[in-house]
Amino acid sequence: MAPTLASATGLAKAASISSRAYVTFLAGNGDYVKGVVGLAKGLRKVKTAYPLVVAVLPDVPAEHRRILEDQGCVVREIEPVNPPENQTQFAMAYYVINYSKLRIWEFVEYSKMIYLDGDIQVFSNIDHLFDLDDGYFYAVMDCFCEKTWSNSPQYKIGYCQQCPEKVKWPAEMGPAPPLYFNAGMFVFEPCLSVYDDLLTTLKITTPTSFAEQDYLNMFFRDIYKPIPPTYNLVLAMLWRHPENIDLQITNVVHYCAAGSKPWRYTGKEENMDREDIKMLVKKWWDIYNDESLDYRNSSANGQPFTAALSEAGVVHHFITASSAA
Ligand SMILES: O=c1ccn([C@@H]2O[C@H](COP(=O)(O)OP(=O)(O)O)[C@@H](O)[C@H]2O)c(=O)[nH]1
Ligand SMILES: OC[C@H]1O[C@H](O[C@@H]2[C@@H](O)[C@H](O)[C@@H](O)[C@H](O)[C@@H]2O)[C@H](O)[C@@H](O)[C@H]1O
Ligand SMILES: [Mn+2]
Repeated sequence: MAPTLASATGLAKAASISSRAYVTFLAGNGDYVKGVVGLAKGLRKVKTAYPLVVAVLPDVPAEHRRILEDQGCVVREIEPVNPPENQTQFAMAYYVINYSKLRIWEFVEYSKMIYLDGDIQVFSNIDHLFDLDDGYFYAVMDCFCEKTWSNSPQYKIGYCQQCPEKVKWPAEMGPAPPLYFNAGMFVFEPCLSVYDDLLTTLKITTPTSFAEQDYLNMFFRDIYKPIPPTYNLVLAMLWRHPENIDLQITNVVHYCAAGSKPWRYTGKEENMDREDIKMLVKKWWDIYNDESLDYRNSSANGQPFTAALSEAGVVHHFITASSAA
């Protein structure tokens, strides 16, 4: 029977809705896979309508890929992206692998994606961010006060964009730096021409301390739109700029402060004995250990991240890599 107009409209709408997904990045055979499992379960807990794609480097073992597929993730292998030969001292030596994140611009079967680091947890539904206007790059502003920034001119003069009035940017140093985002979470549109431009421009760009984060800030500077810190709580904000943070309305937590990765947490590093940090680490573990959130137990009976989308009677199924095989 030919679909009625309503169901055809529903199909079109569901089709456009279905070309949205969350995406994260996994490298190596270490314990970051726990971060991604936690993220997958957290997204399921908040009942997102969209799947989680995991871009994995070739060094991610088959066992870890199976664990992620068993959690309903769509696992996509990507090739590494290396910056040009350089003498750069990255803020963290391992940051060099983070350039591989750039491969996600190639995922053009999706019209809009939200990238989340594997050390992020989503504690309330943020699907509405997919409805932000196209044509911009949305992310949360970072903070320059941690010693990871000690080589930067901002840090040396005590300037931070989170409190630009506290230590003003001196006129003799030229214009204040443009707004700078944390690249652990952003809303973007995959696009092959942008992807080609990203990789071509990278070849002639000297790497700097924060690797792909610096590069993305330079590349998307003209279309970057800040979104509130409730969408990516960079943990250092809790002790650096508590006046800018309200944990009660925080949707997304980014465990990027030194010693804060929940799956490695010991509480021994600076600031890690704070009550709010202990609470946030416990919240992460509560989700990670909650078997009712496992894909195999999810009430969505086989839907990786969503109860079937029923739109005008249209039920839209997301095909995971395993079921597509
Ligand atoms: O060994 C690693 C290091 C990093 N990552 C991925 O790269 C992201 C960025 O690294 P990280 O979050 O450690 O940087 P931070 O936000 O702490 O600066 C991680 O969240 C992971 O998704 C990974 O999978 N394996
Ligand atoms: O490869 C560079 C990384 O740079 C960023 O992490 C930093 C940044 O947030 C600093 O402001 C903090 O001081 C620091 O702790 C933290 O590690 C991104 O979170 C990560 O995804 C990735 O892009
Ligand atoms: Mn991170």
